[in-house]
Amino acid sequence: MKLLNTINSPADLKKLPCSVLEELAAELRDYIVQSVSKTGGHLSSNLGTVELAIALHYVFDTPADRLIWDVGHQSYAHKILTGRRDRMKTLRQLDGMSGFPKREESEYDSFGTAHSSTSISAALGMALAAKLKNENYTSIAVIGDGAITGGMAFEAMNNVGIYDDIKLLVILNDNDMSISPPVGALNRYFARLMSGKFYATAKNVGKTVLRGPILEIARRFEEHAKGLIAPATLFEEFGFNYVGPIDGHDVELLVSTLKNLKQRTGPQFLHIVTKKGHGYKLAEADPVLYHGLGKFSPEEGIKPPTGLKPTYADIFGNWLCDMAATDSKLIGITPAMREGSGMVQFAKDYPDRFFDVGIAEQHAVTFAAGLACEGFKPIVAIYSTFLQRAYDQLIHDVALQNLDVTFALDRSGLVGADGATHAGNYDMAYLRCIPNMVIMAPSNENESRQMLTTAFLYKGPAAVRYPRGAGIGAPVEKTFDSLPIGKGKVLRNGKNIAILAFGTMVAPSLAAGESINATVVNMRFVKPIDKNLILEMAQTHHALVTVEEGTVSGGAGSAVMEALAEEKMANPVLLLGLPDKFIDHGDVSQLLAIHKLDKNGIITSIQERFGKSADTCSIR
Ligand SMILES: Cc1ncc(C[n+]2csc(CCOP(=O)(O)OP(=O)(O)O)c2C)c(N)n1
Ligand SMILES: CC(=O)[C@@H](O)[C@H](O)COP(=O)(O)O
Ligand SMILES: [Mg+2]
Repeated sequence: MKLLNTINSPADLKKLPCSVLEELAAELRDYIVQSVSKTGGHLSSNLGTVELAIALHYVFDTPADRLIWDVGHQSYAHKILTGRRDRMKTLRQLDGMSGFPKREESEYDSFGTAHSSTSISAALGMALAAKLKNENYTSIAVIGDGAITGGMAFEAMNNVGIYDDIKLLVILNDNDMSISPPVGALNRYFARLMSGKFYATAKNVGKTVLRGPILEIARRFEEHAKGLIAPATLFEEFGFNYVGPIDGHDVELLVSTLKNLKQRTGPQFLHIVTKKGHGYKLAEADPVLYHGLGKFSPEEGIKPPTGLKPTYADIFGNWLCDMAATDSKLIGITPAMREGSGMVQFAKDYPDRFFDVGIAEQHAVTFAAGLACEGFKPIVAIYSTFLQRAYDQLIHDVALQNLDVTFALDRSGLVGADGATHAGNYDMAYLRCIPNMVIMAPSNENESRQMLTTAFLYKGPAAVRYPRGAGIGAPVEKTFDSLPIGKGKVLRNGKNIAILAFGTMVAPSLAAGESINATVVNMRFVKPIDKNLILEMAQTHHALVTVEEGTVSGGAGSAVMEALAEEKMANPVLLLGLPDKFIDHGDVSQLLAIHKLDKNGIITSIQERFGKSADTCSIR
């Protein structure tokens, strides 16, 4: 690492001659592989942006020039070059460095990202701010061929097109991959652009001479060539000056092209072509597997997991295939998360009923609504955090029309290494205020399957919110049992205190209840909440404790409070859940312990509030 070791900031990078940047890229790539192998993280995407990160920091004056990485899962090289090399060993761990750009982490992280397709909007905001402030910095958005399919990117480009005097550069990092292979007409369009060899050659001629007065000639040549041999690209129609496609792994070419673009005013669009996983054979061969991963051996690669409990996504995927076999109206929809959502087998078995709509959550939900109108039974498999994108579609297009759409809400609650941006902490709060919604939270894998069946059979919008990863290891029956809507289940009878637990919090609550002899209820439904059972608990216990893996602000515990208030019940209630703040990355078990949502934490909170002995507690 003789070059990389000398670089602690972009200023150090700028001291190097351009001729050694390729060598630096090799060192940086190796550093990323070694480092991610020890921490886990997003690998394939980061290996594809090494040359780009070097060239950007080499040519532009960051942080004065604003650099935004869309999604941000490809920003490790950028982090390393901007003084965070040593922090890579803490990547995505408790109190460690975030896996995404974060404004509070570094002045070089101009904008926090993680949910896709935001970069062009933010860059346009910054570019117009520069104009308003009379400053001359350039705002740069780096966006992938997956992320650019998101609606926001188009909204932003539509807006960009009306400004011809801003310093804005959009770089399309086209690796012909989303997490899975990319889908849609835009992807086909990129392939056509790439095959327009003559056009690219014409561009390359322009590229080599872009300086001084010759720049103008080159521009004219470019215009002439475009007019003659190729229609304007989509991006030119949007008002950009389009350059490319060029090889995104040729660092010297990137440097010279960026130098040219830096001189220009008006929206610029650079199309670069890269390979996901570039330079690490295993990731190149299987970029999907190496997209996001845990620790691994760089020499041997990822080993197939053995003897692991099935994840909730697996439970969903199995149920989906089983249910699809019994009901030809079932449709499975994913907004670009086929693997994470456990839909690989379903996609293989039922290609005509599987729809990957791209990174397009809003479209996914309204598309499902359309299918439901025509008598199909769509299931939208979506991460809790990404459903936030489609909130109005959920309300206006699905719930308001009481359409029969099932939401398989994965990654609910804490997600661990991805941190605050991806945490599914809000769904109980944001869903339960929507009329017509049914919301369930399973306490184990078998109940998850039962709830999926219940949601699917229910004639209206219903969500099953389940967590990332494996559950408690409950055996799963291959049947299609459904549950009575809005009914909880008493798991143990105790004295004085009734713990009303939701979803993942049932297991630690039960363990806590056994220690302090409290009644424990598996509430099962967040909506409709089991009011009768709540009243019964209030009448037979001094105090109620609600426990949920979600924000306490407006969450399931609040639903219990509302039920009590409606019936004028004045029992003391302790609401346990996640606090009203964003929770950073860390192991889920660490985070649950910190927020007192494990067995001991629940006991401590109850005893702090109600006294040491639950049997004889004095209710304060
Ligand atoms: C709104 C939103 N939906 C889904 C995701 C999950 N996601 C993260 S990266 C990714 C693929 C991005 O593809 P691309 O932009 O081409 O980047 P690449 O991984 O190819 O480098 C997806 C679907 C997300 N981060 N945000
Ligand atoms: C960057 C991004 O949004 C995804 O890659 C996400 O990190 C996947 O999360 P899971 O690992 O939970 O599928
Ligand atoms: Mg891509």
